[in-house]
Amino acid sequence: MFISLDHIGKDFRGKPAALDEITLDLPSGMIGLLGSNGAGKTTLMRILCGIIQPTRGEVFIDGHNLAKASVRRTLKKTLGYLPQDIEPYPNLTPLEFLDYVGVLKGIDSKSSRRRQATELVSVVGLASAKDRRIGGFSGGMRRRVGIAQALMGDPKLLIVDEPTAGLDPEERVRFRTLLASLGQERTVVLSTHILDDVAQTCPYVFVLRDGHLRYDGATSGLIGAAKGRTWITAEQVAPPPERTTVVNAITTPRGTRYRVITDNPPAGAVPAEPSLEDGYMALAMLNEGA
Ligand SMILES: Nc1ncnc2c1ncn2[C@@H]1O[C@H](COP(=O)(O)OP(=O)(O)OP(=O)(O)O)[C@@H](O)[C@H]1O
Repeated sequence: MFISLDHIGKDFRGKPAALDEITLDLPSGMIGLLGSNGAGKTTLMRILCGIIQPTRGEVFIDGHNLAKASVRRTLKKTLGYLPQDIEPYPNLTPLEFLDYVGVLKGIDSKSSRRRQATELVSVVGLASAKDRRIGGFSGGMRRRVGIAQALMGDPKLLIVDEPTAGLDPEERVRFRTLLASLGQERTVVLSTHILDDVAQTCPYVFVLRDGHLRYDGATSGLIGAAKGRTWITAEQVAPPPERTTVVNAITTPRGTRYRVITDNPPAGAVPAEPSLEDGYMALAMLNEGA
């Protein structure tokens, strides 16, 4: 599936543009979507899903303009969306809930819905709980029901908003492994604040900031933004040195070591191999002209 955004803008009344001049071609596979709170990620995902319309610009899915209602109707069948705040009905079992979602997605045959639902509870690791009520599930299990509902109809495009927020580390790793396997056969847009999830699963990433596109390209390229700029200060330095962006601080009995992004390393600092978090912070620093 080929997705192209052409000069997308979105205004909400009385506010600065939530999105402005977003022009982007999405490759297939796993794509990370990063950005601070209010950057416009959810707005962009809702536009991609055809839930809301952009104020300016156009979205093309396989060359078809999403502004047309007929294209949005077709998209609904090939799209899976896992919103941030999904709460599957607590009184239903996963199979019942997936059957209901199948009806909403226009899968008319009951046997086809049943077959897909049964397959999907297995894919997301809920086979042994398929006849239990969702109300008794843990947060991680509910997320898995959420991803299963997004996969009803075998969508070619899967859009997931903060899917691992609030999960314990083990469940998070399981969940992102599941997403990565899904990304082998389809386009998956993963919006998250957890940079490690993107670093581990997404070869491609784009970054929004205040509604503007600040980066799109290889994840390794974003990490590269911090190359030669990532330093670990000597232990005695406190407070953090000036003209640096602090990524983290480790305090020991002898003092604090800061991991910083800077073009002017303080005396005694040693260079460090950058991570995606460093690249993301370096991009923010470059954008601010720090
Ligand atoms: N329905 C709406 N009505 C008015 N303003 C909105 C609406 N939806 C989003 N906005 C505004 O658009 C901007 C972008 O919001 P959006 O939810 O897309 O950001 P986000 O990157 O998803 O943030 P977060 O990481 O906090 O979820 C914000 O200023 C927000 O207040």
